[in-house]
Amino acid sequence: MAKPTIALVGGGQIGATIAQLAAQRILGHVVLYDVVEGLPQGKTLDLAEAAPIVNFDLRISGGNDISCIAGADIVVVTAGIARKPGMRRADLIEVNSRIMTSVAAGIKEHAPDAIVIVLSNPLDAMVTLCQRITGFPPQRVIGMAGVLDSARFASFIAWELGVSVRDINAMVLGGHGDAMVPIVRFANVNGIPAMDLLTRKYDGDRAKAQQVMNDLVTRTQNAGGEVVELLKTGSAFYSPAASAVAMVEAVLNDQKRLLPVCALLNGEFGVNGYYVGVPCILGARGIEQIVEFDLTEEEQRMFDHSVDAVKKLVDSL
Ligand SMILES: NC(=O)C1=CN([C@@H]2O[C@H](COP(=O)(O)OP(=O)(O)OC[C@H]3O[C@@H](n4cnc5c(N)ncnc54)[C@H](O)[C@@H]3O)[C@@H](O)[C@H]2O)C=CC1
Ligand SMILES: O=C([O-])CC(=O)C(=O)O
Repeated sequence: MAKPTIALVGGGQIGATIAQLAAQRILGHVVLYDVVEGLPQGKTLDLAEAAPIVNFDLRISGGNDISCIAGADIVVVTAGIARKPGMRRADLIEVNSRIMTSVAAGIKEHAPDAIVIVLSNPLDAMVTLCQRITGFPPQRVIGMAGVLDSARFASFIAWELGVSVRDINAMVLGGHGDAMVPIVRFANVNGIPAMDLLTRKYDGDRAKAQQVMNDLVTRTQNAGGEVVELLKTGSAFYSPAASAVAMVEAVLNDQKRLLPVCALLNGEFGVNGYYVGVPCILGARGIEQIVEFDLTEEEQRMFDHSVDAVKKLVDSL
């Protein structure tokens, strides 16, 4: 059976890492597009030459003309600039809107049936722009942020509790900004509430456990910035690439995974007409269902606050 084609629009840190992960997992043929002359060709030549060692029989190619993505089944967009220390994601909106406007038109023309996963920041605004310009059904234009934010929250909980990250469930909703909403109530270790385990760790002192959890929540909200401050020249890329690949795999293998992704809401969670991170079922048709559940009063207050930040950004487009 023919393998699908994965097109990566943007061949920088994240795009190239996605190419490597996708090839190693033999998810499909890979095509890398970037505006920098020689960069996508050089990176894909290098990657293709690893095939005899890693064992993948795939077509891996790169180009500087967006027509090279023609026929792609799935397109992942990371084109754009990344922030540097002292910047907010929102500061990227002007430059990245211009880039998104051009690449989204190219995707519409050359990959009209593709499912598109957007990573470029500020994420909630860039995925909105991408959907508006392509005019694709919102089920086929999806933002990646919640998978990453949730992985970070899960990592911090695992490190604090001294357990394997594999046993943690954690979910972060809302916009991809400092007001994102880690749902503490759902954080658990193979079903055991993380707060209960934290309380035991601190000898039954629930207030101390709450304070520690609040710190994990704050660290999660600032996790992107924490990496930016350390790297100084750009932002996180290993974990964002791994997150995007999990979404690509869910779509290409029709896995029906329930993942927090950035979806266009139509009344769900009280939001109308904005892209926000919520739990969705991801499968071959893209977002196959937005999964609603009741937020507590406090969660709803935090969610609304996060959505307000998204609205401000999107309304400035
Ligand atoms: N949604 C999320 O959770 C995350 C989003 N990001 C965002 O992802 C984006 C990419 O990050 P990195 O890969 O680290 O940046 P990078 O700077 O390494 O790569 C971006 C690439 O986009 C290319 N590019 C610029 N204009 C283009 C165009 N018109 N067409 C094609 N390619 C173009 C650049 O030449 C560059 O190679 C940034 O906006 C960053 O803020 C980063 C981490 C997580
Ligand atoms: O923080 C940034 O600029 C990149 C990003 O979105 C993240 O790592 O979450």
